[in-house]
Amino acid sequence: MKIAILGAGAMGSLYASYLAPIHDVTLLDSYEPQVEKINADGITKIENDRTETTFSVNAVLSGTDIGIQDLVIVFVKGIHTYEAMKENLGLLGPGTLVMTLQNGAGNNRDIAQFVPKERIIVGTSSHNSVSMGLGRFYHSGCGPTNIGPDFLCEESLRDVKLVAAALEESGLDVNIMEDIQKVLWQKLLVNCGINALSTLMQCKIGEIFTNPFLWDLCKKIVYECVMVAEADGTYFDRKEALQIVRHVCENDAEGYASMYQDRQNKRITEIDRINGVVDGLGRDYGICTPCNHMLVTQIHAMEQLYPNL
Ligand SMILES: NC(=O)C1=CN([C@@H]2O[C@H](COP(=O)(O)OP(=O)(O)OC[C@H]3O[C@@H](n4cnc5c(N)ncnc54)[C@H](OP(=O)(O)O)[C@@H]3O)[C@@H](O)[C@H]2O)C=CC1
Ligand SMILES: CC(C)(CO)C(=O)C(=O)O
Repeated sequence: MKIAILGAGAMGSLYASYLAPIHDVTLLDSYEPQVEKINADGITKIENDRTETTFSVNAVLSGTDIGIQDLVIVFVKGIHTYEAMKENLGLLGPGTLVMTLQNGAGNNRDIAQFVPKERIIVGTSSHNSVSMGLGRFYHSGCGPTNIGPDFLCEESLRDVKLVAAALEESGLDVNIMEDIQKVLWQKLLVNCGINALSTLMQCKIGEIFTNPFLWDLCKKIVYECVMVAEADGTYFDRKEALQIVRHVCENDAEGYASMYQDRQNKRITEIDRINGVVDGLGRDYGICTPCNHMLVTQIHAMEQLYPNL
């Protein structure tokens, strides 16, 4: 399969490391030194046992004409989805599928401005990947990739199965979900509970569970998300929701959340698409979400303080 990955960061590189040995993969990124480094030395994956493996992958600057692809995987931060798609319209032919495994809400809407909904695949990744400098990343946690059609019909389900087979061939563990909404909410409440807290505390993902003060805060954040999810039509038992978040804390214990990596690189975060979405929906449904609201405010304050950090 001809596959283009938008964003050669932590997750784009991780998925490229699985896909490139089997498929025709190109990474597209807006940061020239990253593209040059990948072309010169490949991408190096560091596993939990510290073993390092280097993979050879083609990389080009975003916007370069590499022709029509079978599949485009979007792995830029949510705030860059629209611009990354717009820069790379040349990748899209009448049969091209576009898949987003990004965190937060709204990426499918940005993609739908350029691609018919039936050709968009949405999903979640349970992997954790931490950027370790140009062309290097630490793969701290593994887990399934859950995918489903953005718009369910016979044709879109057939396409999802095709993509699932291509990912599985590369060693990824894939679940196909006809109704992906619950899985998307599940990931949103995980990100709401972990990302902003670990960014503000500058701690590893595992510490959100092992530190009793942080776990207490995390529970309050997640309970607000559960109420908003239910009002939005997706029910979670509170214990079930906490169990899901706890599992991620344990599975990715040694890793760092993508938002914390944004803080380290002084980049604008995805907060408005994560806790900000829950806070906004809470307002729409008349549900108070003070913890999520506070996190949104604190993360924006942190972003404004970057010049002093
Ligand atoms: N890291 C993780 O463990 C996980 C992350 N995710 C989600 O995956 C997505 C990607 O995250 P992650 O890999 O951590 O992010 P990174 O910031 O590591 O990677 C994103 C890359 O995209 C590049 N980029 C920005 N704009 C463009 C553009 N217009 N065209 C092409 N490339 C562009 C960035 O360059 P520059 O740095 O110059 O902006 C950066 O290299 C996010 O939605 C995140 O929430 C999901 C699960 C786990
Ligand atoms: C679940 C978690 C925290 C782990 O990778 C994540 O999705 C992220 O870092 O954004």
